[in-house]
Amino acid sequence: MVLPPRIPRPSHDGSAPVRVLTVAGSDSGGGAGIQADLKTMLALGAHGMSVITAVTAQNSLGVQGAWELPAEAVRAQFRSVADDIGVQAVKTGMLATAELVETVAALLADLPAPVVVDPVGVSKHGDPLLATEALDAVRTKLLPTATVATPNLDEVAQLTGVRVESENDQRRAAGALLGHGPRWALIKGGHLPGGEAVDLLTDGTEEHWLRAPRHDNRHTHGTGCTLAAAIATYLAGGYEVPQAVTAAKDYVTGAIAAGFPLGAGIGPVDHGWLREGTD
Ligand SMILES: Nc1ncnc2c1ncn2[C@@H]1O[C@H](COP(=O)(O)OP(=O)(O)O)[C@@H](O)[C@H]1O
Ligand SMILES: Cc1ncc(COP(=O)(O)OP(=O)(O)O)c(N)n1
Repeated sequence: MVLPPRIPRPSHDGSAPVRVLTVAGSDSGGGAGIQADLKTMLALGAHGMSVITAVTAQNSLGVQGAWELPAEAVRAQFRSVADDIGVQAVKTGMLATAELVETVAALLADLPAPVVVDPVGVSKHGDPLLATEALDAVRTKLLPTATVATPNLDEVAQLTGVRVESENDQRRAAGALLGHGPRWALIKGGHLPGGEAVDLLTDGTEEHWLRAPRHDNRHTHGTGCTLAAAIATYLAGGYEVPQAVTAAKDYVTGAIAAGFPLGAGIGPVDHGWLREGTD
């Protein structure tokens, strides 16, 4: 297992830690969403902050209910942290509705910090986390704010119409996604068959193929959230995009290898694997 780097922590000399913000939904089961993001940020050495967009009743079997917050509550949370504490990178996840997508995109457009957009559409169990009517706002408002956009295969098909079944399709999907304005596209191949989990990162000029052994572990709840939150954390720590994504891939690969059963269904990845691996 490749051990990803940790962001250096302040040494109690009065300096502030690296600060990362997640704008996402709450997963009551603790494996995905806000909870996954904050655990990832802590594991990698950063101070995590949250803007909650929606609350889900969720466990290892699926999503039993979802309630979005008013746009005003999302704006207020964002201003509270951005105007006082300061944000060095942002990750967006579940945004639920077109109104919240537009609200968040407007807030990000004025923020001088890198943005990782995980265009969350449905959960692993097939539960919808984004209204279909919101797809257009994701394309036209949210993707242009992204430093990196990180769709899985279903999400990139919904956003671009490109169905991915091969590495060559990943390249075509990335090109189509870049047409909507993110600086980099990361097309995650987690749902492709094969002995490796292969993701393509490209800005249209450089191509980075990120390959990791596929772990035969059904406890993979939260993989996409964890990867995107780790990328944001490394960007906040000053890494360039290819280095941030490579380190984040190493972190999520270790977390998937250590994923554990909880409840009767799909358990979470282990956000704490790095600490245990190096203590
Ligand atoms: N079984 C697995 N073994 C190793 N890596 C995986 C596995 N499943 C997914 N990944 C990786 O996890 C990350 C998240 O991808 P994916 O699961 O496709 O996202 P999402 O949760 O959005 O569907 C990607 O880097 C992908 O390659
Ligand atoms: C509240 C919330 N946000 C996002 C997701 C999807 O998370 P993801 O990391 O893609 O993991 P899976 O659900 O696919 O396992 C979620 N479930 N809940």
